[in-house]
Amino acid sequence: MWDLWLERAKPLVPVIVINSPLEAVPLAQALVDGGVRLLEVTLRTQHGLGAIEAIRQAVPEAIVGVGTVTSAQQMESALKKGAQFVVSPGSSDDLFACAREWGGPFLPGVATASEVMRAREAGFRYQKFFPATAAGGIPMLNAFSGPFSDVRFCPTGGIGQSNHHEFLALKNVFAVGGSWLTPVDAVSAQNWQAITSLAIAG
Ligand SMILES: O=C(O)C(=O)C[C@H](O)[C@H](O)COP(=O)(O)O
Repeated sequence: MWDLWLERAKPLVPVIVINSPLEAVPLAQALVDGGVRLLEVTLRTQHGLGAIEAIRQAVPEAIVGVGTVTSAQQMESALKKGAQFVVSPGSSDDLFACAREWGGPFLPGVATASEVMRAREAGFRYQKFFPATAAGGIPMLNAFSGPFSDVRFCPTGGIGQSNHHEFLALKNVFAVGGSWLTPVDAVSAQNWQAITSLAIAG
C-alpha cells in the first residue's frame, strides 16, 4: 500500500496534533496543497478521532492515518472513523493481532534490533523507527540495513527541515515523519499559507 500511495504523495508524514476541531480541515487542505498527502492525525488530544472523520469527508486528496495508537481499542475507534493507516510509537501483541485482523497498513514503532525482529515476525515489514534521532539516527538505520534488508522504515522523532533529506536518502527509508511541518504557532495563528509553504519546501 505504501508504494502505491508514494507514487502520488511526498514521502513525508506530518505528525498532527489537533488542539481545536476547527483546525483539522484547513490544516489538512494546506498540507495537501503543498503536496503532502499522508497525514498522521495523533490521538494525543480528544479531537483526534473527530479530525480523522472530518478530514476524510472534506479533503478527499488526503490519505488519513491515525497516530499515537497504543491500544487495540484506539485502533478500532480510529478505523471506524475512516483511518486509512495506523501508526504506533511502539509495538505490542495486542496491536499486532488487531492490525492483522484488519489487514490494512500498520506501522509498529521499533527502536531496537529485537523489536524490528518481533514486528517482522508478526508480519510487518514497514515499521516506524521511533524516536529516530535519540535511538541512533542514520547510523542505526544503516546498521539495520544489513540484517534486515527486507524491512523499510519511517523514522520519526527529532527529524526536521534541516535533516529529513539525509534520512530519505537511505535505501531502507520509505518516508520520514515529524511535527516540523505543522508548527504550533502557525497552526494556532491559522497561517495556512505558511503550512503550505513548509509542505512545498519538504
Ligand atoms: O505521538 C506519536 O504518535 C509519536 O509516536 C511520536 C511522534 O511521532 C513524534 O513525537 C514526533 O516527533 P517530532 O517530530 O520530534 O516532534
